[in-house]
Amino acid sequence: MAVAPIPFQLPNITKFKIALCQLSVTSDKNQNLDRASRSIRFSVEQGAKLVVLPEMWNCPYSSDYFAKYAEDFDNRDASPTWSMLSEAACCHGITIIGGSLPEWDHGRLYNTCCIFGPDGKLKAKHRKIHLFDIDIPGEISFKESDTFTAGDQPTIVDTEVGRIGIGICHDIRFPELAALYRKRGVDIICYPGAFNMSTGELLWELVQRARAVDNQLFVATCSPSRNSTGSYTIWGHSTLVGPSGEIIVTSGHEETTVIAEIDYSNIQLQRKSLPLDDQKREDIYKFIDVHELNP
Ligand SMILES: NC(=O)CC(=O)C(=O)O
Repeated sequence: MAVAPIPFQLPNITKFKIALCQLSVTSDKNQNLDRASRSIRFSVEQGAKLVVLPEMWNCPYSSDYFAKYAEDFDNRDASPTWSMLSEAACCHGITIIGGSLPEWDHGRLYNTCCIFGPDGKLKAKHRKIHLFDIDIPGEISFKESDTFTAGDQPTIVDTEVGRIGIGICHDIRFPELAALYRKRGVDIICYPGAFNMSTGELLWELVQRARAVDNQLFVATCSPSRNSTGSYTIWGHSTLVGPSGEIIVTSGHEETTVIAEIDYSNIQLQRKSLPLDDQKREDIYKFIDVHELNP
């Protein structure tokens, strides 16, 4: 039997500012931490209550670097990135979606997003579920599964700024994950990401708007800025999309901090004018069998 979606409830906070920190990432980890810390401070000065960082921002997006830059989050004293994020969240009293970082756990590497609350405590951890393996001859070949182990849990976290679902980059291509979040009452899905020059132009904006409009919720993405040196050239264009698929704000490919206002009453409005939940025909979808369609 299909599980009924949780009806939309306006969170305590309806309007707030979100910041997308599109950071330039170098091979100098300390410099990356410093840049992130300054961008978070700037976001707070602009009034942001929710700050999102990019996929792989303390480490270049390259299989040669992931293991070298990885940190063990259970050993906090040896995890400068963890400490910086936790302190920043606590000292500014904000929620931080900590982009993604290479994480060591019992000899395995994960592509992991840590979410910190305004008390500086870890609220949740999302390990990238769908690893990015791609091979377009003559264009790009990249295999995350050579180095990373895939996560096996969706991540929904209740924060001061609403119920947030987390995905990391390639996770955005899988509508089932976003639909699950929608069913569980998520207000905004945050996807730290790092699309590249082969996938970015055609797909980056398209998939964000698709996830937002299908599920009538907010979608926020945050990418590193474009690097022109490494073998993997980042697309950039961090974006916030609203519940009717409209782009609220987007950036270019350069380093920048994007600030925008989120108004959750737009979810209510959109779902009232187009009540997709009431119109869904789960009774029909569940009876359609591949053999019936292709005898
Ligand atoms: N980092 C990624 O998962 C990249 C990706 O999905 C892409 O299309 O590029």
